Amino acid sequence: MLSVAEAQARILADLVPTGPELVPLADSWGRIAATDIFARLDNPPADVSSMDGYAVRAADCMPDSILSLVGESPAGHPFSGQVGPGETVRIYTGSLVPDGADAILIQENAHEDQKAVTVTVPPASGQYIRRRGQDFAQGQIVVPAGRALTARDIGLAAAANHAWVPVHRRPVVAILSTGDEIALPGEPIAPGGIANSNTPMLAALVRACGGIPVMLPSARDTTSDIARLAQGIETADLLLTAGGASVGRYDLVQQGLEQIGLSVDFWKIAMRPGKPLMHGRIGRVPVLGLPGNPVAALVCGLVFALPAIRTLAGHTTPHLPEDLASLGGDLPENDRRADYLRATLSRAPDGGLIATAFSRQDSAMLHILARSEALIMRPPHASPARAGEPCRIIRLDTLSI
Ligand SMILES: Nc1nc2c(c(=O)[nH]1)N[C@H]1C(S)=C(S)[C@@H](COP(=O)(O)OP(=O)(O)OC[C@H]3O[C@@H](n4cnc5c(N)ncnc54)[C@H](O)[C@@H]3O)O[C@H]1N2
Ligand code: MOO
Repeated sequence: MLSVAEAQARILADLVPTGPELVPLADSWGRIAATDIFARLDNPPADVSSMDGYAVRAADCMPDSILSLVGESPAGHPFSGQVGPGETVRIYTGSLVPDGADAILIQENAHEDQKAVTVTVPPASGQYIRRRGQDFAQGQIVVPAGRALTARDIGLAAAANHAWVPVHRRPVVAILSTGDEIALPGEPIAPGGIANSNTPMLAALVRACGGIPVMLPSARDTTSDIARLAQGIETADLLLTAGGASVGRYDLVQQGLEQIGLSVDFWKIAMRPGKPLMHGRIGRVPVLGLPGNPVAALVCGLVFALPAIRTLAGHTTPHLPEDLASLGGDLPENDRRADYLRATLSRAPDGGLIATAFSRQDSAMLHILARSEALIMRPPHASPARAGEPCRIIRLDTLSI
């Protein structure tokens, strides 16, 4: 069985990010920049005042100096003349500093009367002047390719005079749940049936990764139904299946998809939950076969589908970040499968995180999954661990997944 890291590497190996599309800047939150975005101008565009007051020549300003007020430079209406010796121009925050001036005398440090401005506290040369281009210069990269645009990036790109930005097209991810027992949530459920939790849960995961989920109708446990429902998959960027991945007589996802050209890259990995994970391709479309147990489907979704979708979406750092915590309870020795234990988080007196595994780790228990704040990662063959020892975790409380 493959290790988690080998499986991740093979899944990501030949994924190609989607191509670019232009979107209005105001709609670009969370989208991934498809190219470097360059400043189209200097910011500030010229030397400007950072305070309300008077543009002066610092050398003219001593306590009680009297300057002659020769004009005004409101923001957006630059003063066209020069500030000559002994002269000053009224100025405001964001106004262009007129030629000749080299400092701003803030109005709290001056007294104006009948076109005469008396200095009370002189400014230093250069004081309260924001220099042209001190924020960014024309031609400078303001948003690098591969960055998920934040509100701050959008503000920056707007200041750099962009109305449209090139971003990666959202990857289309088809989701196919399988199983005769699966019913649409809200529908009457036949004896032995179960509501389909995987499809809406995986659709939400796809959205959280920046993709567009396409929820296919659930397939019956026959190869022909699985093949029928996955037809047309060539228009998607990724196919996620859930269920039918294991070894039972009715676990037919591979055989069904082989009818429409699936070639399997690997099947089964050393991980709990998630042992029967499958990876392959139908034509150019990558396929991830997730286990049907909903916890296994979601954990494999986080560990494998999330980085795959993020890579397709153009992210340059596709994996979920890992954190360190200390164990809130003892853990037994691990077997050969990497374990992802559902856990709660609390804070130690020193502020550090404490991760405490739930006593029940059944991969069908969605309520525990929904209440989990972290996954404790236990490597294969880990020795028994004591409360207080360090452990690696994936935080779920900071994700909206
Ligand atoms: N003899 C063995 N049996 C099993 C093994 C094994 O190695 N040898 N592996 C186990 C592991 S690990 C997992 S995980 C499951 C995965 O099985 P499948 O992927 O084939 O999933 P199903 O059998 O179709 O379903 C499992 C379970 O999950 C429920 N399910 C399925 N789809 C949904 C859905 N969309 N929404 C809600 N619940 C769903 C299904 O009813 C079953 O209860 O295999 C073990 N068996
Ligand atoms: O390892 Mo299976 O993925 O839950 O029970």
